[in-house]
Amino acid sequence: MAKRNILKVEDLSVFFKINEGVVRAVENVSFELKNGESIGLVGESGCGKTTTALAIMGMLPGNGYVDSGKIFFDGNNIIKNTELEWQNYRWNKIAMIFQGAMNSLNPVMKINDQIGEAIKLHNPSITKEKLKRRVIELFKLVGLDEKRINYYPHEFSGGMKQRVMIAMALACNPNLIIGDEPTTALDVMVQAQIIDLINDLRKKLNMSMIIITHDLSIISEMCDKIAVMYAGNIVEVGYIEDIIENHKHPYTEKLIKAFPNIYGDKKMVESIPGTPPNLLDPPKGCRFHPRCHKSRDICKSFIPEYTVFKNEHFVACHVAKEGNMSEA
Ligand SMILES: Nc1ncnc2c1ncn2[C@@H]1O[C@H](COP(=O)(O)OP(=O)(O)OP(=O)(O)O)[C@@H](O)[C@H]1O
Repeated sequence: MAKRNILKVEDLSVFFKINEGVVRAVENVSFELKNGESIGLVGESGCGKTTTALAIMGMLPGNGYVDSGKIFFDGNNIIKNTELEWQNYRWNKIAMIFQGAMNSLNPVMKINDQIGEAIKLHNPSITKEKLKRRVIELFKLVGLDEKRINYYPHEFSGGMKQRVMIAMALACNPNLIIGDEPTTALDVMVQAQIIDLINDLRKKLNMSMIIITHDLSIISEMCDKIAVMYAGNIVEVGYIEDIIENHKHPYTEKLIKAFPNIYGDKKMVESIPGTPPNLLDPPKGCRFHPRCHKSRDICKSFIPEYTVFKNEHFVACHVAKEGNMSEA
């Protein structure tokens, strides 16, 4: 049976007002996620990954706003949510593990009380007995020893604290979890354990997931799909094997060459010349054209539309489109 979409982001544009003008942080972003699937948002710092996630959570900062577009969660356009609807939906349906959140655990509060608070927030009438049982259940789920339930955060290692953050995100049984750099700041061995844990939980709980990272190798271990973002746009999106082995966008090509471990052989890492544009005044046409080694005149003036390659593989690039037409 075909899986249904849990999330569909359609032409989403999110801007920020600042004194100097309007930051076009996310523009015309579209992607879909099926039930139980995992997608990685990847791209350089400032390309709009976290902003996309915050829009899906209904948690944009005060100067941020959705300029246009739709976000369907389970078929409902949540952009139109009232504050009360957001409250019922956030954490219950979609939860987020924030970047560096493990460092924000309250140092003078025991871990079980902190997880308990996350549960009580959405279930205030829960009995003490049920609350205790649920905390223990969550502890076990994320591989923590229940004997340590009364410990304080300083008695936990970085990896254990990140497990606590995952337990808190799972507290209300969400259908979708967003992890913003969920393994950054952990050493490589612990990073691998957390990746294994998240992968296991996803299968066990049939959860959908969005992983935000700079690191393509993490995405290849955790995700079914990749959305490559550049300067507020998704330039290429598709299933992982299509993107890694058959990418079409020059930016994806450069990004993959910056991560040699994707191929496993000893290739030199190549940096991408230039820097991403200022989103107060992004370049006309394709935003990547000033840095693109394949750029043509058309790229300077016209925004590329998505070309559909096979199997939900979409690419926004004039040059890739021409190549596709000449192959047809
Ligand atoms: N509150 C804000 N006010 C103004 N501009 C903002 C605000 N938040 C983010 N931005 C800008 O929006 C753009 C996208 O930022 P965002 O944090 O979404 O990028 P990112 O890809 O998640 O970056 P990183 O990988 O560094 O976390 C950037 O140009 C950033 O400076």
